[in-house]
Amino acid sequence: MEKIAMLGGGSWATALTKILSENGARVDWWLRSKDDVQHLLRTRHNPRYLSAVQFDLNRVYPTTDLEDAIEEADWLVLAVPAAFVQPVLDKLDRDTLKHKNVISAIKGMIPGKNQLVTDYVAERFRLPRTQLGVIAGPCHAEEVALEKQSYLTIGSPDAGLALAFCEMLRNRFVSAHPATDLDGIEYCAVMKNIIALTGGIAHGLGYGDNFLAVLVSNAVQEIRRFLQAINPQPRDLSASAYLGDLLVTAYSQFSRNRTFGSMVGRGYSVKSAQLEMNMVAEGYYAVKSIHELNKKLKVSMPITEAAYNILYERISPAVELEILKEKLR
Ligand SMILES: NC(=O)C1=CN([C@@H]2O[C@H](COP(=O)(O)OP(=O)(O)OC[C@H]3O[C@@H](n4cnc5c(N)ncnc54)[C@H](O)[C@@H]3O)[C@@H](O)[C@H]2O)C=CC1
Ligand SMILES: O=C(CO)COP(=O)(O)O
Repeated sequence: MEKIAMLGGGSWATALTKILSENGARVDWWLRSKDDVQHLLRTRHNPRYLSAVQFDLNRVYPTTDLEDAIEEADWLVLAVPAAFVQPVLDKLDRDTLKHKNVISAIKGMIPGKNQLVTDYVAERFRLPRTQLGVIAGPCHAEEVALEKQSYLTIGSPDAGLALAFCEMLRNRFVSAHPATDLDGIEYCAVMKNIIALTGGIAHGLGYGDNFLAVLVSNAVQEIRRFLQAINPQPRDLSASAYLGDLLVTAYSQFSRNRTFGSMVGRGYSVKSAQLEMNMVAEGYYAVKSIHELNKKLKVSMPITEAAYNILYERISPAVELEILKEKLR
């Protein structure tokens, strides 16, 4: 039996725990909240996210004890928002993860450090990149809960590791495929959130589908330029791990980043939009990280800069979108 430690109590951790445990793995599930763990043990449901999903407690072991959750696991799956990775993992001894594979399900960067999650894990725990992977692809937790057909890509420089994790995920409604472009996939997953957020702002301001289609087309070019500058290598951005993820986030009713952006476009402050959502829009933090990384790279990134000006320089969304409008083709 595969032994997995799942870190995070949010919707993605809940969806992944469902997939992995129903496929027969043992999942030691670390959640921050004692109340949520108690609720899970009593009712077999996560009270806060995807609460219709029922877990088999012979395979799923909820706990608030991080070291306990990790101790026996062969695989660690990180599914806390990027902002909490450091506070959570820095509690662990540097050797704790020595013989474990670490898979990041996170689509965000370590704030302040502006580092990919897998780069941070490799550095902090002195792990070779062949023990690391990412879960990517267009996949909303809500649709996993409804068992709708979904596709995931596991990116890792170790093809064997990627394939092994794909096999743990595949089921009646989940297809999973391996890929080797760990960095490209991880950066793209971060950047698509910025695009969805900006698309949401435009939507909140009253721009329509015609504009969104042009924004997304320009976004593909912006992402390509950035990836070429930060991690140049041949990659097919039309693959679902890149373009598919961008499309689902930009268009889906379930998108956190689009919803957050739409609130900002309608006049909510960042704080009030965050409070109302009860979910994390990674794009808000990603804008700052990518903006800071780009100070050195100097890639042309009009969409990211528009989002940065709105969210961090407090420039009016309407004014910034007027400027962006002139730059799109
Ligand atoms: N929800 C989805 O459909 C998908 C989410 N992801 C990624 O998964 C990651 C987790 O996002 P979601 O599960 O959507 O989160 P969420 O928005 O559903 O829930 C927020 C989570 O943040 C946790 N949290 C809040 N404060 C915390 C703290 N101080 N320390 C640790 N955790 C804290 C909450 O307990 C909760 O687990 C993100 O990087 C997201 O981009 C990736 C693919 C799909
Ligand atoms: O990355 C995701 C789905 O692939 C989730 O992010 P959003 O909720 O912003 O779409």
